[in-house]
Amino acid sequence: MPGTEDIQPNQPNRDLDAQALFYHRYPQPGKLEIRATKTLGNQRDLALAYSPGVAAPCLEIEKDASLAADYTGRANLVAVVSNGTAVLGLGDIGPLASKPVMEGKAVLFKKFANIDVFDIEVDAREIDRLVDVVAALEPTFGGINLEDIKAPECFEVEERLRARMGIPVFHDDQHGTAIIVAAAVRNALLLAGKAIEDVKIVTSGAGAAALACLNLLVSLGARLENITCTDIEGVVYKGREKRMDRWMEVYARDTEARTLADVIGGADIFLGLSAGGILKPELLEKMAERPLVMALANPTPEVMPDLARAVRPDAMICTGRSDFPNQVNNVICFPFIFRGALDCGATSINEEMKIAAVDAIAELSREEVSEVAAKAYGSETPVFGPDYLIPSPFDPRLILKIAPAVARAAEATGVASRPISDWDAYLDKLNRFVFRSGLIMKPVFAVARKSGKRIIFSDGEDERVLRAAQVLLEENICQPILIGRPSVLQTRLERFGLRIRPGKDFEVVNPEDDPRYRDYVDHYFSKVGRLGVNPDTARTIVRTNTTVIGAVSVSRGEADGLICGLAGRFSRHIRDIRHVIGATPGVSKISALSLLITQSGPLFFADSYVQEDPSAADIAEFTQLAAKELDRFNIAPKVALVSHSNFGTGETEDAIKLREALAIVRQAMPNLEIDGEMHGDAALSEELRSRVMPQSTLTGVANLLIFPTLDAANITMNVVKAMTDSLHVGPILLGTNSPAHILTPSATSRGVVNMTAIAVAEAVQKRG
Ligand SMILES: NC(=O)C1=CN([C@@H]2O[C@H](COP(=O)(O)OP(=O)(O)OC[C@H]3O[C@@H](n4cnc5c(N)ncnc54)[C@H](OP(=O)(O)O)[C@@H]3O)[C@@H](O)[C@H]2O)C=CC1
Ligand SMILES: CC(=O)C(=O)O
Ligand SMILES: [Mg+2]
Repeated sequence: MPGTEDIQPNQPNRDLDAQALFYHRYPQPGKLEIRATKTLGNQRDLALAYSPGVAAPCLEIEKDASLAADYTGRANLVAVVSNGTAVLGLGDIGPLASKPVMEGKAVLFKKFANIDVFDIEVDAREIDRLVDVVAALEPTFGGINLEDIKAPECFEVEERLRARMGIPVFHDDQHGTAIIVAAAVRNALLLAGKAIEDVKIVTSGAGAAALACLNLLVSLGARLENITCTDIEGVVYKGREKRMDRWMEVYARDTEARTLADVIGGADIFLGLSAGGILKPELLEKMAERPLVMALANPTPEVMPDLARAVRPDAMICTGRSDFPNQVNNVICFPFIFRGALDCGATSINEEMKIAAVDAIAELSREEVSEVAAKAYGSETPVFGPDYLIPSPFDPRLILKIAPAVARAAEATGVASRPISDWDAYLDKLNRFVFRSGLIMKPVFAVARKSGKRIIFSDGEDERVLRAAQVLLEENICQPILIGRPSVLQTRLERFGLRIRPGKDFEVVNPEDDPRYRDYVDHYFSKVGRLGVNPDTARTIVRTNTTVIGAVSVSRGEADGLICGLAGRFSRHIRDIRHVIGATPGVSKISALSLLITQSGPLFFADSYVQEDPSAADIAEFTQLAAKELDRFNIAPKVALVSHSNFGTGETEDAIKLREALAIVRQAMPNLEIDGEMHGDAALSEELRSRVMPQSTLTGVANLLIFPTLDAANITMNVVKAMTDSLHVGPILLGTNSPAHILTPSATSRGVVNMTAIAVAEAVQKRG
């Protein structure tokens, strides 16, 4: 995090600047490109996408304008429009120079809410011209986000466009900023024990952002007589003539005070939406107890947080930047408020929708922090308090809370032209966007939920397990049993701001002191006494190896499944699972299946973790187990045995092994759709298969790839994962006598939840 020695007002941070220039220039200029969502691979596609086929949707839309939402991308397309007259705190730098900011807003819309954006920089300073240009764009867009247009022109531009256009028009610097400021104010006042009706507010800036923030704070209870605005001319007072307009006039005070220094005494809130470095730290000394200092000018705040903190250790400090705590920036609002508005076809964004967004953001900050948000804040896990008044923009819960709240408010106030008919499906869709694992994991969670199964976690003290345990309890997926020292569990839960408590909400197995210790040693020794382990070693292992403790617990029937592996080597965990839990009767070897959730669908790989060089019989065995495992995800298996050889083009041992495995599987499961050996690309392309191996019985795209060796499977899986930015679920151990899974050390808490749900679903299937 930079300190003031790195970044001073008006002194550019040259290192960051150089990196930013490189970032914008390479590997291709700018931050955006347009991608087609439909294939255009042949003459037929051309006839559909373009002439003559395209005439059909045109004529449908001509008859019924609302069908544009069905046949074009309009309903998910927003224009980010600027004339470049108030670009961040850089001022009137013009429309062309504003383009990097507008491209940036487009990226944020896409990243945080999957909304497509065209950035539109307009060379139009005059209100009439700007309004005419934007109003004429209505056929293209589902919404208009006005950006960085200076006050007072921005007020009239927005007012007139809202009156003329039948789609949401939202000046982000006004309302996006006001919503997030209001949420931060609400939470800060809660911490300071102050009421909004009583607090004294002083602004630096009386432009677009500052006035909109004040308007919203007033509608939430702030009193006009408690508010003083200052700008480049000083205090906004009654009778002032220079640089006044009717929007500022609302806040003009009957006062003799003329400067910020004259009015900041006793202020509870400093709201800076003006320019970098204009607040002298010593002025903060005059503010009231536990003040809220919002230095929101970008890129350089009105006062750097460390300077402010040095003068006022009791202050709650916010900036607009991502490199300090409490980033009060409209990015926490605009993607999500538009998501909700577009999803219900809102014709405008009204006050009720804005208040719904304020409530959702403010409440979210007071809930425990998600793992993703914790990461966005660095190594410290934020807990609601002075340094965590509002969520990080990376908090995935923002879209889940704000968008539905906004859509509901739109419907309640009659501005939704396409009201959401199935709320469960809508929430599911948002969830899927956030957690790409959502859709495919759904059947697994459905089986797991409310089954009451007990799952034991070897890495109970790990933060990811603690976070997962809370989710598992909240979502009623299992009864977690955590192996760990109770005092450590308690301390960590408190540090991470989690609600669940050991002994009360979940059972604990304390490896240092558990009354069952002797029984566990006896049980373990009965399993490994003939595998080179003597009684003394067995005692030490049961005291120190939490995977063994978990496995013994499962083997004794005290837990229904085991989750381990966040620390230590895979080979050691699998050894312990083999020794204590063992393979299902009738299965000769345990194996592993990996699932990648790619943009184009799920793809399974076997054996990606366990058997180094399986025989044909081994491959046939894990192919059948894997194919049955796909049932758990409601996926009909299409199996390809993949090789360097395509139907006999190679005669290596591995190719022959796959051919033999195919014969065994076909005999055992005659109805399974399976073929091979074949190239990886042939497995994934029916078109290619039909050309080079027309006799193949496999149809469509294979979803389960079977490899001849561990290396081939694991290397391919990891390369595909990295190249397609896919989500890995697994490894899913196949053929264990009771559910047991070994997580990879890089697993997230979401990964822990997913693997636990799989273990629970397996336990339900095995034991009912
Ligand atoms: N964190 C966030 O989410 C957001 C931050 N901002 C930041 O707020 C600032 C203002 O943006 P916006 O309202 O859109 O722009 P406007 O141009 O509409 O308003 C700027 C205001 O700041 C005043 N001002 C400018 N320089 C000074 C100064 N040296 N001392 C005192 N007042 C000054 C202007 O006064 P005058 O008109 O008399 O020149 C005007 O009142 C920018 O720095 C911007 O980056 C804006 C939106 C969101
Ligand atoms: C954040 C933003 O919109 C601004 O600084 O203008
Ligand atoms: Mg802006």
